[in-house]
Amino acid sequence: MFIKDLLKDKVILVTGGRSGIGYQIARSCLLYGAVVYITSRKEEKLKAAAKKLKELGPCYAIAGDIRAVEQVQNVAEHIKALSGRLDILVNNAGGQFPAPAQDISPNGWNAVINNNLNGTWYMTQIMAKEFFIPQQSGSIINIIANMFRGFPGMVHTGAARAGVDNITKTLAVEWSRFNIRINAIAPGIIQSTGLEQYPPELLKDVSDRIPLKRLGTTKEVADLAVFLMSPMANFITGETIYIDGGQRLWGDVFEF
Ligand SMILES: CCCCCCC/C=C/C(=O)SCCNC(=O)CCNC(=O)[C@H](O)C(C)(C)COP(=O)(O)OP(=O)(O)OC[C@H]1O[C@@H](n2cnc3c(N)ncnc32)[C@H](O)[C@@H]1OP(=O)(O)O
Ligand SMILES: NC(=O)C1=CN([C@@H]2O[C@H](COP(=O)(O)OP(=O)(O)OC[C@H]3O[C@@H](n4cnc5c(N)ncnc54)[C@H](OP(=O)(O)O)[C@@H]3O)[C@@H](O)[C@H]2O)C=CC1
Repeated sequence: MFIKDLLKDKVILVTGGRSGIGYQIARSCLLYGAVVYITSRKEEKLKAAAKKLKELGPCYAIAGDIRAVEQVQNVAEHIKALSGRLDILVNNAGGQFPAPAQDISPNGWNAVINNNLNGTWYMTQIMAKEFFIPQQSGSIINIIANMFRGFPGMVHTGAARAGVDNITKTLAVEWSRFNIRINAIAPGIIQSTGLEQYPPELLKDVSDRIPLKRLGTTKEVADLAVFLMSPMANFITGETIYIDGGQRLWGDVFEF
């Protein structure tokens, strides 16, 4: 798709890189010549993913929960010790559960806000302070979700992702003085491991609600991430790109 050495020797951290979209982004980064770190909570699964990815290039696993500041700091310290720098951060880790808004417990609300808003923020701020600001250069990509028309059935994640969308715009301006670019990708419905938690009856016929009449692929999201982190996007910052087959613009919003 792109030239072979597009990301040669770039040091890249992909959160949630052990599965689905994050795994495919890590894979693509390696194919284009980068040194890749992946992080997630489940250490065994994370290590297994890194072992497979290592066949393509230098890939390291550092277990951690993005919701725990000290664990995020630990990820930064490991990267510093091994590579001495970080060029690109992909905030992909996240998730939620479908539930009617009136039934979400305070704990359930906080779990999703912590995962998708606070966790992304801790990662962003710590990696910027440890690497991007001192280096006077960096690129951040936030994977959010299609909440263009709200997110009926998942109000907690809609609120959290809207927060990250605004962080993206705010920091694009505030951190431009440090030569940091920050963009977001808002996937629609992507065929990936993440969909396994949704009831099959909900996923049935879902393609018909998408103008392009199919789900997206993890490869399509990864290609967009590679473009945004590459020099081809050097003048793009503060942007959220929807990759949803046109879903945000047409038809019913799915509802649980
Ligand atoms: C038509 C199809 C539509 C598809 C739309 C697709 C759009 C988006 C797709 C994706 O994002 S795919 C990727 C999804 N991947 C994941 O979601 C995986 C990660 N998810 C999680 O880890 C959880 O969802 C989580 C909530 C963030 C887990 O957090 P935590 O480990 O802290 O949870 P717990 O300690 O178990 O529970 C905390 C709290 O949350 C309540 N809760 C958790 N799961 C559910 C649930 N399924 N239903 C209702 N409530 C849930 C749990 O009960 C706890 O609250 P209390 O009971 O203590 O009050
Ligand atoms: N697939 C889709 O249709 C869509 C996905 N998205 C978003 O894209 C991202 C990737 O989704 P997808 O690949 O499909 O789903 P997955 O469930 O496969 O990926 C989620 C990844 O995040 C990691 N993760 C979750 N919570 C944490 C945490 N607190 N700390 C560290 N790592 C964590 C998980 O690993 P571990 O369990 O080991 O921690 C896992 O590797 C998610 O943010 C998702 O919400 C958005 C819109 C649509």
